[in-house]
Amino acid sequence: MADVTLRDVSKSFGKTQAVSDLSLAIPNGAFVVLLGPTGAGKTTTLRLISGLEAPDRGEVLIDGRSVLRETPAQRNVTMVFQQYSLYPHLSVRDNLAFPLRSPILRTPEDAIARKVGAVAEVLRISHKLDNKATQLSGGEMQRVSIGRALVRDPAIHLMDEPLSSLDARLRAELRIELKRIQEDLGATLLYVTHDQIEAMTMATHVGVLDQGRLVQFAPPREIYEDPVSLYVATRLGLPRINTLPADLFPGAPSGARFIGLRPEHILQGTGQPSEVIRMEHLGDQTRLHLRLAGHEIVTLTDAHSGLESGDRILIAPRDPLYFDAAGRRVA
Ligand SMILES: Nc1ncnc2c1ncn2[C@@H]1O[C@H](COP(=O)(O)OP(=O)(O)OP(=O)(O)O)[C@@H](O)[C@H]1O
Repeated sequence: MADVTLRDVSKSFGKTQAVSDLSLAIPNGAFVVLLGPTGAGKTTTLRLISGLEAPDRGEVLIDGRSVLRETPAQRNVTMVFQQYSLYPHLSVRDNLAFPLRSPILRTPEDAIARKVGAVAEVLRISHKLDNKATQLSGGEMQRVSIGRALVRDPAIHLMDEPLSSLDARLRAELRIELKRIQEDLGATLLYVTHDQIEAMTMATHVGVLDQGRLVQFAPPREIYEDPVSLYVATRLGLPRINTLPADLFPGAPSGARFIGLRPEHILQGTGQPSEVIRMEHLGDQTRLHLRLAGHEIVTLTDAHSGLESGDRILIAPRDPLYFDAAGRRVA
């Protein structure tokens, strides 16, 4: 495992600037999650590190060594994609062993067997080792593709939404396993996801990309609690942060145009009168949709609160975030 650094990296495709002056330092053993809407440059960043793309400008370093002249194989990175790509005619065992049998690595067969056995156990696919890849469920196939990365000891694992094609239960299971494996192995990961929970629970650091630029890089709690902009604030949190005119509540600092209120940051029973629009019972949480001066606000409440649409309740901000007209954080 290694640390990986991007220094002022830019990459465009025709007129599209996919990555723009991007500097990013991924410490050894870190689990870095890249967040950003579609087209923000996440996949391009992974491809620049792997060597599948060459930057127009800038430097890519692995353990301090410039790798721009190295092939993807020489860089010793793994990539896992959203869509698994297994060799259908090979067994699970041979699919897992495949990367270790590369002529560059020249791993002895007994070491391969040990490694494959250990990874299969961790991913709970030991009982399927002799099955053909085509005899697996989608979730099992994705486990095998993650396993093909984990059998190796690369500089960095690059993963592009590896869990997004799985159903919710399996995704939740694999998320926990992947985090545990990363901690156990001390592996370095750069991971792209649109999933809030994955970002919050797995990342040691989150990098937020906006049109190819890195706009904040920090631990996930800091991104959530102390975002530098409205754009960053809306990347994490479900339900999303409520964005309202700053003067809707008293106490806005000068220069504030918007107040950002996380759903759990709304006090009930004091403040401004609002109207209940509807309740959503989700099982583990109950969402309360309110209207205040024509603005819809989502907050959380007790499942047994007895509130009904049409009721009126008072609300006030707690720990609000303030932003200027350009969306920059002012307080
Ligand atoms: N090979 C390519 N040729 C032309 N344009 C490209 C190419 N690869 C990426 N782009 C463009 O570069 C921009 C960034 O793309 P990228 O795939 O890195 O975004 P992303 O953040 O990974 O998006 P998504 O979440 O949809 O995967 C997009 O506008 C995309 O259309």
